[in-house]
Amino acid sequence: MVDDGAGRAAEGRPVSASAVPAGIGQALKDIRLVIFDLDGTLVDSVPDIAASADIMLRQMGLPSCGELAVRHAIGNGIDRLVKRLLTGEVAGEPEDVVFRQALQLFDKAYGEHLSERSTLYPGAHTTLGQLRRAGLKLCCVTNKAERFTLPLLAKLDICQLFHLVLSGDSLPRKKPDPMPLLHAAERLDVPVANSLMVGDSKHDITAAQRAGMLSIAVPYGYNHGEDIRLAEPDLLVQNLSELPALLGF
Ligand SMILES: O=C(O)COP(=O)(O)O
Ligand SMILES: [Mg+2]
Repeated sequence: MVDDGAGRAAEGRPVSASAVPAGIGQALKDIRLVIFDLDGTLVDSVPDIAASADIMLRQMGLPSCGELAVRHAIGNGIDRLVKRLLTGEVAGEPEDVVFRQALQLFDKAYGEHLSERSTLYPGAHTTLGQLRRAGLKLCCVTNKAERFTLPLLAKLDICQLFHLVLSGDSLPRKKPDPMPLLHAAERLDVPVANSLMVGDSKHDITAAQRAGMLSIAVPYGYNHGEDIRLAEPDLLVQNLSELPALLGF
């Protein structure tokens, strides 16, 4: 995390892209690896996840949950999402046999409805292309399970833009643990100090802070209904298309 004493650290709050503190501005110009979160940052995946959740809940004889509940439940991977939907609690633990059945039903439904209504956010495709052409290393680090991540990236035609894709089950630990971010930097041979995490959730920002990486947040995604600024990202952008200029391109 860059701590220049002029912006986030001194004020105790993040700054908007229109007022980038000098220290952060310079650090951004030295970035060589950009790690993107997927759900809520690059792609609005809630419509398909919510539809699949409703199919699962109906088959389990439970009431449907609706898109808002799903928006708030996303962020810690598929297993936790299903557990939250079954129990209505953030850290709820349903009976194992019930969970296993629900997970199987959700998997089938989401596998069949993975990319019917999921769309890239404005600026996502263009920005990835611009950064790639500028010579930056690009990585996607998501808590989504790999069996869904790879087909979704392919369907959205952005898979080929990443040098590396790490899903929630690719490594022993996922965000907010820094492990996937540190793994990406090491695999792509870029120092942590030259790496940046871009995400919509406190788990992305916390993972970056624990890894010692700079973080940029977007406010439009899924963060359990909380204001992402509370996670203290180094910077907030309204649209991914602001990134190339911030990175000096
Ligand atoms: O699957 C989730 O819970 C969240 O996925 P994300 O890490 O791409 O936001
Ligand atoms: Mg996300």
